[in-house]
Amino acid sequence: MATGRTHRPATRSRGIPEATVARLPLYLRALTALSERSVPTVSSEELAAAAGVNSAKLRKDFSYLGSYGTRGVGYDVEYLVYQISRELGLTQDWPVVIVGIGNLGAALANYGGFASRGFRVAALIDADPAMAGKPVAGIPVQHTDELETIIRDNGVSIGVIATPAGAAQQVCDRLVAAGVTSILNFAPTVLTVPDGVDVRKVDLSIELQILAFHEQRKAGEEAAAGVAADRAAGPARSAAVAGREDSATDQGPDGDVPAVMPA
Ligand SMILES: NC(=O)c1ccc[n+]([C@@H]2O[C@H](COP(=O)([O-])OP(=O)(O)OC[C@H]3O[C@@H](n4cnc5c(N)ncnc54)[C@H](O)[C@@H]3O)[C@@H](O)[C@H]2O)c1
Repeated sequence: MATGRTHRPATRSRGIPEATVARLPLYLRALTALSERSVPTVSSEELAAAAGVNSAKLRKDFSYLGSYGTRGVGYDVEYLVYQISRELGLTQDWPVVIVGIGNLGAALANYGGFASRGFRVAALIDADPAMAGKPVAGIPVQHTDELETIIRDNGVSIGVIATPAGAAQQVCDRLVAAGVTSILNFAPTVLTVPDGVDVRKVDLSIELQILAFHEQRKAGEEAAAGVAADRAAGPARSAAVAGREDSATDQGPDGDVPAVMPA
């Protein structure tokens, strides 16, 4: 689900393109599902379909890892899980802190998917003194006064920001000054960070807006296809359709009002 950009060149120093890095978690998710079903090998086509990626792209991506599979057999699932996990840095434990323990921060703290992927929630931090000491997902919330000490003592390099937008930059600055070099930002604001700090932004409303754009386009295409089919059906039908198109209500056959009318 994660969207956004890291402040990095398109190709990482080890020669793996950023677009390939962005697809590695998709392969890993599909491979983990196969591994859980004890599937020993998988073809590039099967894995590409499971990951929702084109198979030629998958083979190219895996060539960056030095993984070419065996003709007629495919890829060894367990080995590929290991290779991708190693490439993504998931063979080590990553302590993360979540700052801003409101609705979203608490939901993130309760999400079991972090720990199972090697991300341990080391601390939950909030500015509200009334929350200090209260357990969320079994972890007592700590006050922002302790932020620097928490980061240092736990060797935290990844911070998650779930504060209101107005507080996010200041929280980000404190995290970075304390040694955090990767930030996952849920607040709807653009963060400014120094070189060497990666920021990824998650914004579900942006995802919904992109879906709305596609929905609108699909509706337009369907309506246009309907008109083209009507025209192809002959002059009498076209006249009937023209009458309908000119109607004041612009209603569809079921009495609904299409969001996008054909041009
Ligand atoms: N990215 C997404 O898809 C998405 C979805 C939902 C919410 N959000 C955003 O996430 C943020 C949190 O939303 P919410 O519904 O949990 O809000 P919320 O009001 O329930 O929680 C915000 C928490 O942040 C704390 N806080 C405020 N200033 C702080 C600071 N300086 N340091 C530490 N903690 C501080 C507050 O005490 C509160 O507990 C908002 O910015 C919201 O817009 C993003």
